[in-house]
Amino acid sequence: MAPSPAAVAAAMPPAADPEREEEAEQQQTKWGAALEGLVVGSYCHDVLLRGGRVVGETLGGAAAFVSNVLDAASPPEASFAVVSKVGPDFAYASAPAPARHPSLLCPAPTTSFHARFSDAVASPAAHAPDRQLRRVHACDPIYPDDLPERRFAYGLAVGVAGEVLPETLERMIRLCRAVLVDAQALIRAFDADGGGGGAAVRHMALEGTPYARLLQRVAFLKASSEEAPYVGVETARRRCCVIVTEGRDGCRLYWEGGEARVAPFPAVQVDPTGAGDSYLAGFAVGLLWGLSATDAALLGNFFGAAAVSQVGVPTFHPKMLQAVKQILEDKAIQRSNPCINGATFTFQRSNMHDELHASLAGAARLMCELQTDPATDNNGADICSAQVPTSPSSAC
Ligand SMILES: Nc1ncnc2c1ncn2[C@@H]1O[C@H](COP(=O)(O)OP(=O)(O)O)[C@@H](O)[C@H]1O
Ligand SMILES: O=P([O-])([O-])O[C@@H]1[C@@H](O)[C@H](O)[C@@H](O)[C@H](O)[C@@H]1O
Repeated sequence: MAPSPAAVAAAMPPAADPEREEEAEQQQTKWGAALEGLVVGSYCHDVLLRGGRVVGETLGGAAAFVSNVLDAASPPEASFAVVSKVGPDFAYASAPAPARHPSLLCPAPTTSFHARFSDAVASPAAHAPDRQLRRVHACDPIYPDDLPERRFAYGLAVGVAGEVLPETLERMIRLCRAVLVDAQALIRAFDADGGGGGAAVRHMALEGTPYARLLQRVAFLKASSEEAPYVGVETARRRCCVIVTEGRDGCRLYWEGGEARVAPFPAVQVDPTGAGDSYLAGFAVGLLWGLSATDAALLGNFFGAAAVSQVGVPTFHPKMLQAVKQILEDKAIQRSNPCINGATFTFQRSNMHDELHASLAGAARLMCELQTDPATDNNGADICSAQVPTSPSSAC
């Protein structure tokens, strides 16, 4: 895929800061060719409630969903390290993601959330708020000194409970060639207990936080449509590429001078938890395979759809993964010089965007079929909404 000159966007992250430019130059050689990533954010316990009743207890935390997708779909030469903190009560140390990428152990209890899903029939709006979150426990923050002392091709800042401190994000920016950030790591505030147990999660304006000044050194900032007003898309897009996810409507990308809408994939939703996290990891996977940002967003949409199809951290069927990897092998691209490890990103869709969507839609259909195959145990009803689940044949 040879993007037209018009399709090649400005250098990312912007090199307006001379100190940063010099630092980047010095470090260029140290990054080398290795495609190692750094995922920063803690695993947590998720309790899913509906109508006052517990309907699920699962491993959670963006780091768990992200690791799951990166492990499944990164190109073979790519690897990553996870910096996460949990307490002695952590219940999922032997689950696949934490077993492969263990956490730092703290005396404080593991971060935990209660997610309350409405008992009303689900809203017809694709991106209406679907849950009320309360943070019940918060483990220790992740400090700059907790990060490994080496360079990474890319970093993912994926906190859920305020654990990625501003100084930790700053250190990530210094260590990583390109940093991708989930807005939920930056704009969550936790209101003291007003009854109901734990602290209600609300959002604050990004501009008023200490993270705002770091945005121009971030490559991509992802926000859900609920979070987008707090991010301030028009201001933020002048500093980095902003991605807004829109639930079952897919997503939009905004960069300085352009924007794109990227179509979704069908899914039978059983639990929306982890869609945004899996989206961000899918997007990173797309960049690792050498896709432009708008094409990589297809991988984001694909893994977002895969996440909502199962309760908790999804298990991907090997046949589905094989199909996705085959598509990426066939279509992608300049792996010897992947965008994520270079100085620039291409934002616009390539001329094979629609073809890539069609191929991935085939893999999404396979996922739906496998999900409803009685031989697999993934054919559950939607535990988090009173909406009658769309039948696989009509959704997929
Ligand atoms: N019901 C769905 N059907 C298909 N894809 C979905 C669905 N819900 C989410 N996704 C995918 O996951 C992405 C992230 O979901 P979204 O709900 O916007 O994020 P969050 O989990 O942060 O609220 C969407 O952009 C979309 O690609
Ligand atoms: O659903 P999503 O927005 O992608 O991400 C979720 C977080 O918002 C939530 O705090 C956490 O408990 C979940 O495990 C998951 O990480």
